[in-house]
Amino acid sequence: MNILGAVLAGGSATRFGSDKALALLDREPLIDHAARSLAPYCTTVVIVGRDHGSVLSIPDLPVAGLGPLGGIAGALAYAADHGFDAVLTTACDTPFLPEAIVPALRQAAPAHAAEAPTVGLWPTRLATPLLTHLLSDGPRAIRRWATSVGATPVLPGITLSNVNTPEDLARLVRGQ
Ligand SMILES: Nc1nc2c(ncn2[C@@H]2O[C@H](COP(=O)(O)OP(=O)(O)OP(=O)(O)O)[C@@H](O)[C@H]2O)c(=O)[nH]1
Repeated sequence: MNILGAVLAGGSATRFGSDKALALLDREPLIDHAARSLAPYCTTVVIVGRDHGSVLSIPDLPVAGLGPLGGIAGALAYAADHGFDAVLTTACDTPFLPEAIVPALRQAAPAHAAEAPTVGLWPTRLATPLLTHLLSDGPRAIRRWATSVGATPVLPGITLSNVNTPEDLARLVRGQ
């Protein structure tokens, strides 16, 4: 399967208080950890919703600032235009993926991590005008859209390393 990896990175990090995508864990920005976590499963990895060095960046759809689903819509449109079968998404504040998650997503696709819908495997056929149209009314929750397209929440109870606050990052640094 030709999979596009997409790191959703257009958030404002209000709770973190500074640019959390660039916050360091083991001397490396969180966004680089996230991109690396996708790489083994993907032909290409892109960043959605911001520029990041030499990594290919693509825009949200239909416009920036509509939340993570706008990033998924942008990634799906790019995947459709470039012949990918599916998009594997994660968040720039999720530096690692548990080993079991991608096999579970592949088996159930369309599917997302039950605990974090930003981590999902979305077949390219979901790149419909309907999604863009839905978003043209403003931000929409990923979970509601995921349910409407028949996505399966996988591995309930598996916690993802999600950084929302400086305290979350401090816990990860301590290895907790
Ligand atoms: N591409 C894209 N990604 C987004 C957008 N909004 C949030 N994200 C990403 O989605 C993931 C989860 O975002 P949240 O933690 O809910 O939001 P946040 O803006 O990063 O942080 P808060 O302001 O504290 O809620 C993060 O990786 C964000 O960068 C958006 O509008 N576009």
